[in-house]
Amino acid sequence: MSSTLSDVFRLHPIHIPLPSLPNLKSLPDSYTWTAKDDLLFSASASSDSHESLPLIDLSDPHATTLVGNACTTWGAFQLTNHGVPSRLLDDIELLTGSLFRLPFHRKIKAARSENGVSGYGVARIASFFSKKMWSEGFTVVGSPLHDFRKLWPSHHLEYCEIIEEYERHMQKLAAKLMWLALGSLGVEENDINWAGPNSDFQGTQAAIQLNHYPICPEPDRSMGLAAHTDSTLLTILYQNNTAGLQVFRDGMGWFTVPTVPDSLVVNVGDLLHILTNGIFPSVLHRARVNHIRSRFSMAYLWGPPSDLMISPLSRLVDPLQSPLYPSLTWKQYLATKATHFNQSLSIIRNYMSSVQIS
Ligand SMILES: C=C1C[C@]23C[C@@]1(O)CC[C@H]2[C@@]12CCC[C@@](C)(C(=O)O1)[C@H]2[C@@H]3C(=O)O
Ligand SMILES: O=C(O)CCC(=O)C(=O)O
Ligand SMILES: [Fe+2]
Repeated sequence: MSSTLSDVFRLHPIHIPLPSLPNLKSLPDSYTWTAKDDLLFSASASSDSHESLPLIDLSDPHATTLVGNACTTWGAFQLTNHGVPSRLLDDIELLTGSLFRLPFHRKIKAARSENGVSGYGVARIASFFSKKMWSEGFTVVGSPLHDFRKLWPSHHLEYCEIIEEYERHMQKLAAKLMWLALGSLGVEENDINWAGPNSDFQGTQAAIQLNHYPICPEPDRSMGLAAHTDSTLLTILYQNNTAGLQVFRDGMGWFTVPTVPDSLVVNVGDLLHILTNGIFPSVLHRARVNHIRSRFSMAYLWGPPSDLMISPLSRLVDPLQSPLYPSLTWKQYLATKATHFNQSLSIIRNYMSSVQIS
């Protein structure tokens, strides 16, 4: 599994400088963002908006409808009563804190290589922006054993166990959410043959992205993680008790996602947008920083087997129309994203209409 997702980046090497977060009282120009660097930089939702990201209790008898509505309108929601043990959320947060608190010379022992996927570094999207982001990250794809041994020579096994347990719970939750979300559209288990004999999506793949946003001297002029959609089916995010995640609603602007103890944020990713033939939007989101407390987030980025062809579900395509998107694999989509970033969906959609015209 790890080799296949990593293959994508072997073919798309990018040079991203490692984080060098300055310990300063004011923000250097290289970290100062304006609307020139990101068109939506200042598009905050009006403070009198009565809308907020849906908060869904997974044990609610109407969970299917609630999840379906949230995916159709926001492309995201917050989730409680999800069944992931609170102790495990504490453990993954402790692991993340312990990793980023290591001195820089230790962290770079596990630096992500230019054409690799796992390890320590800035987010891959950094290469699309001229300004630097106020964050550092660590990506886990496949076993973290090799990297963790370099970070914690005597404690790596405990940390590997936490990652494994976290992955197990997240995979199970992702599969459950996938059926709820698609079930709300009338999709049935036999519509997705790659869900496996038990319909539990065994064989799917994932990356875990750990993010750290240190205290920042001028948060209003800086950016923790720039606006992006995830290239996934679903992303499940745990944020510590410091807010910073914002989600975008077209025509409304940015909404800050409040911290709710033990809750998880679920994002629709680009592949679920494709699978639903555009019915669920993939949510544009970003992370802001603050000058009081540092922030950690832990994202589980879930996708299909990387060589499996994904195409809009025929049940969701109007029989009189063509699908909006062509079939493609996760690997192919990640390669498109590595070149075209936030334009990727419109590029493959336009490709589809040009093929239909010719
Ligand atoms: C599976 C993946 C999604 C991701 C690229 C990756 O191969 C591993 C890291 C992921 C991540 C996490 C932070 C935000 C993001 C946009 C990035 O730069 O790296 C996502 C990528 C994605 O969803 O496209
Ligand atoms: O830190 C956050 O809240 C967002 C992280 C994120 O979007 C990601 O890792 O893909
Ligand atoms: Fe994201």
